[in-house]
Amino acid sequence: MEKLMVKGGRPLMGQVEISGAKNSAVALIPATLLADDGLTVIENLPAIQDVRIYKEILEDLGAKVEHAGDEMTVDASQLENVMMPNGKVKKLRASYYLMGALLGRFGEAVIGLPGGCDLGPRPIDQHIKGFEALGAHVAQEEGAICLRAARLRGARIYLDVVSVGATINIMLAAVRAEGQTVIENAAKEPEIIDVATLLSSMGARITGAGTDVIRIQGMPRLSGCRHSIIPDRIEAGTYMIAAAGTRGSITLNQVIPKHLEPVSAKLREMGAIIRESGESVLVQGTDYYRGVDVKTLPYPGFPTDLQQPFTALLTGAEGTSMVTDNIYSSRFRHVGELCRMGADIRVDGRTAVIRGATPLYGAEVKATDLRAAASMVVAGLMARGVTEMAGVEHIDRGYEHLEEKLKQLGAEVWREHSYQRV
Ligand SMILES: CC(=O)N[C@H]1[C@@H](OP(=O)(O)OP(=O)(O)OC[C@H]2O[C@@H](n3ccc(=O)[nH]c3=O)[C@H](O)[C@@H]2O)O[C@H](CO)[C@@H](O)[C@@H]1O
Ligand SMILES: C=C(OP(=O)(O)O)C(=O)O
Repeated sequence: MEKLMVKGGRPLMGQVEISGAKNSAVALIPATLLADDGLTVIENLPAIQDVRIYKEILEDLGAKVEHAGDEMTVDASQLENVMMPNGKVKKLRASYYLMGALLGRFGEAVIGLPGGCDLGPRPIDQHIKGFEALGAHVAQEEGAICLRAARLRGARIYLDVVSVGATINIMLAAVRAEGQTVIENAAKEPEIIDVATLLSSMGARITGAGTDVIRIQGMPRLSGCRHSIIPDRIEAGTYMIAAAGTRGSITLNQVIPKHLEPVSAKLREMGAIIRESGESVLVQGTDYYRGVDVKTLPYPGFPTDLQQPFTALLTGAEGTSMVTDNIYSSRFRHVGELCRMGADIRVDGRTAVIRGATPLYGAEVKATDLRAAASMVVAGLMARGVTEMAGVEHIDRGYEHLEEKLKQLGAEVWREHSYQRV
């Protein structure tokens, strides 16, 4: 078993380059399947497991893929509509985008229900509602979603819940539907704009991405293009939180400061110093933090994906902090592990109540999802002693070169393999 070891107590200092966004990458890669001709080149791809799995899925579908460094080139001209009820699609959440992309390209698809972080119920009813409105017949058979449409026709679709995945998935199918599709109550995350930008470069006509009404004019054909992925605001936010937690001072490069505002605002409210300049953000920790309340909301609210690392940071703040996750009902599996490290946190429904400041100390912990792992890394960096974290594979799904980046900032982190007796 592999473990991530974190020796805490050192302030993070220096500069860190932020990678391309995971949640954009895993939507842009399946979007390349919509190009009937030409090559689609995606730049600034993060080196993460979700991207590697997606590359394999594309190859299984008959696309020609070259992946070198942070660039992927996809030739989807010879694509085949392979059924994927099981296997790799179960390894990541974003495999649900194959439904929209293949429905758009072929008018039919069979895709297994997605995997991804276990955060409580994660239904896809809004995706299905959207596909049905576009004219698809959708059935669930033995854990797979079967979609078929004789013709896809543009429609007006009102999302009952603001969903990143449903908004993007409907866009993917709608770019190949006849006529206009209007998505109302659409999600506004920057990753949605990124996908709309790629699709527009491929020849689609999309307006309103980034607002809650998106209009898509379907096109009979789309072609390859070149696109560079936006910076990962969640990776950036994690380093900001870690810098504040260790009372360090770091500059994040290659970021869009506007995307980081929800976390910058909360860090400032606690007492940290944040300075923005062009594509960089400086985060400077201070000696005293006051507790704050955090409520996760769809963008531009505080992102649920930073709730877990932020909870770790709040153990170092004076007074009582309340962290409410309005997106996922049970995204608190990190809390028990933080308590092992000395935190005083009680979970009451959707809210974690954190009493601080409590000193943290290194312990053996286990991550059960990606951002739970990030919260334990933050806690480990803040703690006295060595933290041994199992569940490293979760980190690898979403953080490019985490140890290298942290080491460059002066942290002591390394991996260890232990062999279990049988
Ligand atoms: C690959 C990817 O981009 N993952 C992100 C995406 O996940 P994902 O796309 O799965 O999240 P959604 O935005 O769809 O989910 C938001 C909320 O809507 C609910 N819902 C969603 C769809 C649906 O059909 N029915 C429904 O009820 C979900 O259970 C959740 O409570 O956005 C989440 C919210 O910002 C992030 O935490 C994930 O990192
Ligand atoms: C929840 C997340 O990922 P996914 O939706 O891919 O499981 C995340 O990135 O925090």
